[in-house]
Amino acid sequence: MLAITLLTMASDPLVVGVDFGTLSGRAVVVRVRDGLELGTAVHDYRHGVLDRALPDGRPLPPDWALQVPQDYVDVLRHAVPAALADAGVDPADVIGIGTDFTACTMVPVKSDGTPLNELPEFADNPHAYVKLWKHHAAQPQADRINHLAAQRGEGWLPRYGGLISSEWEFAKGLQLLEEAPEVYAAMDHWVEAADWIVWQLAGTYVRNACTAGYKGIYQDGYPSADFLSALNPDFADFVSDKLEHQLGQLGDRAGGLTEQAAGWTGLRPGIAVAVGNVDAHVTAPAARAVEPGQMVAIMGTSTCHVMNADVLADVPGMCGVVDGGIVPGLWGYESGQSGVGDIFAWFVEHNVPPEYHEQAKARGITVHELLTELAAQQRIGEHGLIALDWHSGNRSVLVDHELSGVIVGQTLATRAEDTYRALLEATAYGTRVVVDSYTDAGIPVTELVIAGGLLRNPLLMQIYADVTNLPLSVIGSEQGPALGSAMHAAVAADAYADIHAAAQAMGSVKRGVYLPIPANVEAYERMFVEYQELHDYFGRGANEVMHRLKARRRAAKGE
Ligand SMILES: Nc1ncnc2c1ncn2[C@@H]1O[C@H](COP(=O)(O)OP(=O)(O)O)[C@@H](O)[C@H]1O
Ligand SMILES: O=C(CO)[C@@H](O)[C@@H](O)COP(=O)(O)O
Repeated sequence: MLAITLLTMASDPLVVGVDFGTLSGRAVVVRVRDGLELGTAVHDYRHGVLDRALPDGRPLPPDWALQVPQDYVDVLRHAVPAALADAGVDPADVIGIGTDFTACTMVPVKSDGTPLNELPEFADNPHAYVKLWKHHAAQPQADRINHLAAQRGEGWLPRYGGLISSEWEFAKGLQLLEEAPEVYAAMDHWVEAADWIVWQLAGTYVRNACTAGYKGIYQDGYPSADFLSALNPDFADFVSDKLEHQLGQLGDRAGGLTEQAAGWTGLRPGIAVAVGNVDAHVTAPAARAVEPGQMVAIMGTSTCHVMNADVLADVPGMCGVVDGGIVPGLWGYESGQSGVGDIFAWFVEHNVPPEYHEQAKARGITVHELLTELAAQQRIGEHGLIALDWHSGNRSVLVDHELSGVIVGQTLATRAEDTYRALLEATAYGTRVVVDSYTDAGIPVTELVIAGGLLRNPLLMQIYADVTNLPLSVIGSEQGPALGSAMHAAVAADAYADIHAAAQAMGSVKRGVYLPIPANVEAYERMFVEYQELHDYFGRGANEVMHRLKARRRAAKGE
């Protein structure tokens, strides 16, 4: 601690980055000149993810996922001061704060930014709460948007891989209108949480170019009122009434820190607050992966794949392509898998017999680590299983959240470690489908750069290298998104001319940490053929059983 304090003494400028994840927010204090991370702190959201019931116990339907906006403010109040204390620095040396958020995570608000769930008349209405990125209950609306857009040949559709996700702003907005018109009518703005938090910090509402582009269908303009009215006449003014607002570019200064936010965080009022950003996209510069061909996979609860290119291409099933969506001057592409770590967590929590839990506890390791250790002893294909990684639906390339998980090949001899390994592999095949979709569209992926919590699993990493036949580089920081946000704060505070310069000085990556093993590549190539067959059979209409099962589940629950 003494050495660090001496190094940062006097006026060595610092920045703070805050990453708002699915379950918690993490703050990091970073030195501007070299990206050294001096202190960090995490604050768990008090209400976590509301996927079964509202705080008052009112049950929620399946596929819902809500959050409480005050939990985000609590991160500013607790994690930022704790990170400053952990760093042992003088808060007066902090020149800027930047944030990133999960997306598309939407807050319905009044004109002053008050979330509707905070109004007494709406506290018991689920539609007044934040709809988290993994709220998947707007698939019927997404289907209608896609059908109509394809029918009318809307020019923006190819920019979204041909399909708009139920996770994005329009599908969730239409669901809000159709299921809770009174909440929709009371809402003045439909705001990305990424921008809402900046609003709390700087007192100004600026819509960031990243979420506006990827999640808000903004491509030199929004979908027309004519299109919206054909979806539902009451939706015609959705853009002009609820969505459209001043845009800010990534790394721009949204405003100065307000007195109130200075009180929450312990930072100086007036310091630069960067325009909002997304967890995946800020991570690319943090990993110095901003060149065409370098695909960053941010692997945690879900996986986001982001990559820059100097050309515009139609990549089927991508989430979107946005000019300057990751860094200025390049086309930023995004794809994703809605469930990855979430699937492993589901398996560990609901499918692993008690003796594994007991053994892990006795050895002081997690069940994930125990299962990984056992699975690592197997040869490829030894478990006799193949799985589809769709337990949270499919974001890319099928863009269908009515799809569900499958495991083929189970017998009475199947053990927990077999299924765990099959699920790890399934997510790797899912990433391979994404990588192939880019290469087939003429923008080849030459390197996979991995960031996020799943880096902690070396077996998983080797499987990804073998399944994709790509060298895996690894981000240098354990908190890539928070570091990336801090870098955007440095740009917003004018410490660097642009994010490229900040990436050079503050980002870090270790190259070629996992290399494909030729024999494994060959073995996985054969397994991948099986995966693709199942993928297309269940995902492209040959067998609609998954859709029928979801419909039956809804009917049985009386929805
Ligand atoms: N050893 C492990 N191997 C594989 N997955 C793991 C392991 N330990 C935890 N996980 C998974 O990691 C996920 C959390 O990843 P993390 O990056 O910390 O979260 P987030 O995406 O919310 O930022 C959880 O879904 C959990 O199931
Ligand atoms: O979809 C995006 C970004 O576009 C993510 O925010 C979303 O998948 C959530 O990411 P995490 O799994 O919480 O890291």
